[in-house]
Amino acid sequence: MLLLGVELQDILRVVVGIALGLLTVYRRELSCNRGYHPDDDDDENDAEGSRYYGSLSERGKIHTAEQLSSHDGRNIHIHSSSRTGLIRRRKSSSALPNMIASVHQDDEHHRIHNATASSSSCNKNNTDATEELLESAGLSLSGGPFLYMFIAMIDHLVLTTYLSTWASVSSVLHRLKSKVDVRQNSSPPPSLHHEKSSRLHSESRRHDESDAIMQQQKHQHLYSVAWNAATEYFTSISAKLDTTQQQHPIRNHPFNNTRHSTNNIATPRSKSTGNLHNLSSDSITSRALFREMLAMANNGGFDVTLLPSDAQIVIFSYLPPKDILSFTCTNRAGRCLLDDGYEGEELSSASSGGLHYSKHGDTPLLIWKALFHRDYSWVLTDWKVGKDAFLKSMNNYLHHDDEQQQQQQVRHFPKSRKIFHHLISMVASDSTTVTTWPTDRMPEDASATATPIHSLSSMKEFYFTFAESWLNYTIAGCNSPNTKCLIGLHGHVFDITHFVEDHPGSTETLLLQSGRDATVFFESMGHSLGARKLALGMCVVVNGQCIRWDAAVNGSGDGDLFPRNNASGRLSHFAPCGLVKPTHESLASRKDVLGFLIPRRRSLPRFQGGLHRIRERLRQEEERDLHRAARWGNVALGMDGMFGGVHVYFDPFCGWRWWYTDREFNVVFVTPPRPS
Ligand code: HEM
Repeated sequence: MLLLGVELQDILRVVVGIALGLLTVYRRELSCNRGYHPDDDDDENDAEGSRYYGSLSERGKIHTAEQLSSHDGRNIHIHSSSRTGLIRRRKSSSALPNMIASVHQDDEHHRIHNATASSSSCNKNNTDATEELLESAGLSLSGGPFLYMFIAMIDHLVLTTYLSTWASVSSVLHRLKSKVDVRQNSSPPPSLHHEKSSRLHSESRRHDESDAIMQQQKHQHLYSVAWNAATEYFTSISAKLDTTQQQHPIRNHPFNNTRHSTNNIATPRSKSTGNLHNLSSDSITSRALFREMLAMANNGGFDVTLLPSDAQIVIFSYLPPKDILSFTCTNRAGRCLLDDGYEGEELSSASSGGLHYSKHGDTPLLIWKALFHRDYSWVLTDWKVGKDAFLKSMNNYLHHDDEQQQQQQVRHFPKSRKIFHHLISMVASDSTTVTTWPTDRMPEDASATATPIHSLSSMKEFYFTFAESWLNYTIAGCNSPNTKCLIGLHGHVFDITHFVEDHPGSTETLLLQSGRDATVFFESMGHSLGARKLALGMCVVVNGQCIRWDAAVNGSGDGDLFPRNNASGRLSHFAPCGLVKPTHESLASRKDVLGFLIPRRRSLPRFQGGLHRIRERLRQEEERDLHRAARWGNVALGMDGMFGGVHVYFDPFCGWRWWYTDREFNVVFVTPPRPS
């Protein structure tokens, strides 16, 4: 070690530094967890007891599970939907090429494989979760400090090794030289000898001094290394905040209808979401605003929580959800203001500096409602497929007659009625929907008495649950080449209606996977770059969370990827944290910007932002429902009764639903029977 120029003292310093760093991260993580797991005892009551509901799809038939199971009691091979989807994102390792030959068999194997694999992937998910969580909180603590520390240590090692080696080599050379000199003048006169020895003595003293100086320099270097590592890390964070270089896609605000052109830099996120580049968080406007607000919250002189409710809603609707979550973590008042599921106790006058942070009424709910309106609601109001899905939900709701379950919901989640009312009235009151909305089907005219049939604990929770489940929810059952055939890939939706027949990998293969997220299957086949380019032209909904913005911006040279051209006249603003309606021109012009929508090469599905807890909950529920659906399909339909298996999806308004394709290729939606 000494040879390498590192002393025990140095090592101790580094170890202490790392330990302190770890402690800091651990403490931040704890505070994050506290921020995101307000009430972990949310026993999920997904609505599984609805009996009957009408399908809005032309081809759709409606049966209750009980009805169907009584039709056919044969005990044949189980079919179940494969474990793909928005909710579970995992690399498939099954032998998919065999799938075409024995579709049902493999589908089931795949499901079972994934079900067993889920526990092993759990650990990884948990690791990702922490990172995800920290990242969501905007803390940028995904190992950043340690990377810098590591680089600094390497730097230190290399430099000190070089210095000490050089020093020892030069001193050895010097001593050799002096010995040679001494030998050459072996019998010098005494005066000369004395002169010589004193010169040697002074030289060796000089050497000792220079050694001491070098030692000192080494120590200083170590300090400067640590200092540089720390400053570099913090500079990188502040650089992120001050980013001013690149163009950001133009963004409109739903409240004031003004366009905000913002500049931006493409900052890759951490490894856990490697493909995800959420530039919205880095946009100057939102970042500056965010910093202002943090300063306000921290200096105590002026508090954003004291602003009028309207102003708060407007302010927060400029921010991406990630920043809002960060703000939630800053202090209790922030959390009180932004987390509508959090029943924060009032702060005492002493701890709040004389101010009473009373409950903020409906403001937190309205803030998340505004965010939902900004990021997601258009798919339910402006997009035909989404509209149909929403109407289907309302039908489910209307035909649900389990009063007990509804009462239970209200008892467990006192705010659920209000949330449901807000959601229904927001979507239903949209002009484009009203025209198609059957008046007799309006759930109690979206009045406040409408009671939800599945858990709606908070609007914030709904926001993130919708973000996770919208894809499988909206395109469920869209697997017909005659009417509509949609497929989900990497978080986006693709209309493959006119392509199915020409698919080189057979029509059946594609039909089997359509109507849901098929990323895992798509990637398992190792599609070529050409296939990925081809898919680009079929994209109908872009998920802003699952785009590589840097590829898009760098490749195209301009930020305005998807100009607003909404048919409804509504603002189709560029919403990097939500869903975007692309135009054919915008997609066609980006055909060569490879990798921004669909990764260039085989890759894991792209994650979108969101709370890990919600994702994990949905994953577990999906797994449970898949098992139940497979068992039910086996008993009720048998192997010949359906094509592909029973698929499940989460309806954000009504809970888990099932569907399958029968042998005549009609889509059948099934109300899951109540668990016994
Ligand atoms: C928009 C979606 C899709 C497009 C545009 C597409 C396009 C293509 C293309 C162009 C090929 C020829 C080989 C290549 O160039 O890679 C191909 C092959 C194939 N595709 Fe797809 N595909 C899509 C989705 C899917 C999905 C979801 C599956 C599900 C399993 C699938 C299964 C296959 C199979 C099995 C092959 C044959 C592979 C082979 O022969 O090696 N495709 N696809």
